[in-house]
Amino acid sequence: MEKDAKIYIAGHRGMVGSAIYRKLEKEGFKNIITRTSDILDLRSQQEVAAFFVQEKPDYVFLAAAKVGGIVANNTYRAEFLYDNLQIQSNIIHQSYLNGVKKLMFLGSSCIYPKMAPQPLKEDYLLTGPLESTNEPYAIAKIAGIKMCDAYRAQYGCNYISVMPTNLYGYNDNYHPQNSHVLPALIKRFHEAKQQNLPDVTIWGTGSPKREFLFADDLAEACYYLMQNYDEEGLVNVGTGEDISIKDLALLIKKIVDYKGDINFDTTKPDGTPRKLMDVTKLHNKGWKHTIELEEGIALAYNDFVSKHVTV
Ligand SMILES: NC(=O)C1=CN([C@@H]2O[C@H](COP(=O)(O)OP(=O)(O)OC[C@H]3O[C@@H](n4cnc5c(N)ncnc54)[C@H](OP(=O)(O)O)[C@@H]3O)[C@@H](O)[C@H]2O)C=CC1
Ligand SMILES: C[C@H]1O[C@H](OP(=O)(O)OP(=O)(O)OC[C@H]2O[C@@H](n3cnc4c(=O)[nH]c(N)nc43)[C@H](O)[C@@H]2O)[C@@H](O)[C@@H](O)C1=O
Repeated sequence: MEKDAKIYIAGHRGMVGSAIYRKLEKEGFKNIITRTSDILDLRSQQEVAAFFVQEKPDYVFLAAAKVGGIVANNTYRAEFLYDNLQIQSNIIHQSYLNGVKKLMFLGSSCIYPKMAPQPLKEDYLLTGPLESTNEPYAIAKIAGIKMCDAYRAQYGCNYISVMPTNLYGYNDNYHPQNSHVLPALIKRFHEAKQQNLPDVTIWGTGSPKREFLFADDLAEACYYLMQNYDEEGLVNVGTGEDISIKDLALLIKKIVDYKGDINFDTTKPDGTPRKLMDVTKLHNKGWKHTIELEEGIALAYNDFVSKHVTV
C-alpha cells in the first residue's frame, strides 16, 4: 500500500478495526477513511453503493461485522447470519464495482468443523459439520471466503481472507451476556473483587480449550499480510497455543488479584471442545505474534480499568 493511498477501514470503532487504524497511523498512512454505523449502515446496499462511488477507496480492511460470544451467537442467530451476509456482500461487491486494488476479509476460527483434527489447518474448511452455537455466523464467514475467491477467479480481484483465532484487547466488548469469555471474565473478576464477593461463576465446564491473540498483534498481521500475501483461500492468524477455560479463569483471577473461589455453571454451553489454529502457513509467510497471553490480559485489564467500562 502506498503511503498516500486511500484506505477504508470498515468497523474502525471496533476492537479489531481500531487496532488496524492505530497500526496504519503509526506507519504514516494519512488518507484513512471511516464511517460509523449510525452514518453508514453497511447492511444497506444503497448506502454502501453511494459511499463507494463517492469515496473510491484504493484498499479495504473489512473489519465490520455482527460479533459476539457463544451466547450472543446462539441467541441472535438470524442477525448473525443476515447482518454478516449483507455487510460483507455489499462491501465486497462495491469494492469490485469501484476498482478497489486489494481487500482483506476477516473471518474467524469458527468456520472449521466442530470435530476437525487439531491443530486446524486451512484445508479443513468444509470437511465436516459446524458447531451449532455459532453455525449462522460461521456460514456467513464461509460465504465471505468463497465470495473473495469467486471475485478473484471471475474478475481477477485481489481479495484475501484472514481467519483470526479468538481475540481480546483494547476497545473490547464487556457486555455481561453478549461478550466473549476473556472480557467477560475480566469484568466479572474485577467486580467480584470490588464488591468482596465470595465466588465467581464461569460458564460451562471449564474444559474447552481456546487460543487467544491480542488485537494489536492481529492488526500487525493484517498489515503484514496486506503487503505480502495475495492468495486465494484463507490464512490462519493465531499464536499456535491454547489454554483451557478453567486455566484462563485462574490466570485472569491472578492478574485481577481476586482472592475468592471459582465455580462452574454447566447449564451454559461449552461450544467447540477445542479450536487451535495451525499457524504454519502464517509463519512460513514471515509473521509471528509478539504479545503473550499473560502480558496481553494485563494490558486489556488496565484498559478496562482506565475506561471504567459500564454496560
Ligand atoms: N472478537 C473476536 O474474538 C474475533 C473477531 N473476529 C472478526 O474480526 C472482525 C472485527 O471484530 P471485532 O472488532 O471484535 O468486533 P466489534 O464488535 O468490536 O466491532 C465491529 C464493528 O463493526 C461495525 N458494524 C457492525 N454492524 C455494522 C453495520 N450494520 N453497519 C456499519 N458498521 C457495522 C461496528 O461499527 P460501529 O462501532 O460504528 O457501530 C463495529 O465497530 C469481525 O469480522 C469479526 O468477525 C474474528 C475472530 C475473533
Ligand atoms: C471468537 C468466537 O467466539 C464464539 O465462540 P467461542 O470460542 O465459544 O467464544 P466465547 O468466548 O463466547 O466462549 C469460549 C468458552 O468460554 C466459556 N465461558 C466461560 N465463561 C464465559 C463467559 O462469561 N462468557 C463467555 N462468552 N464465555 C464463557 C464458554 O462457555 C466457551 O466454552 C463464537 O460464537 C464465534 O463468534 C467466534 O468466532
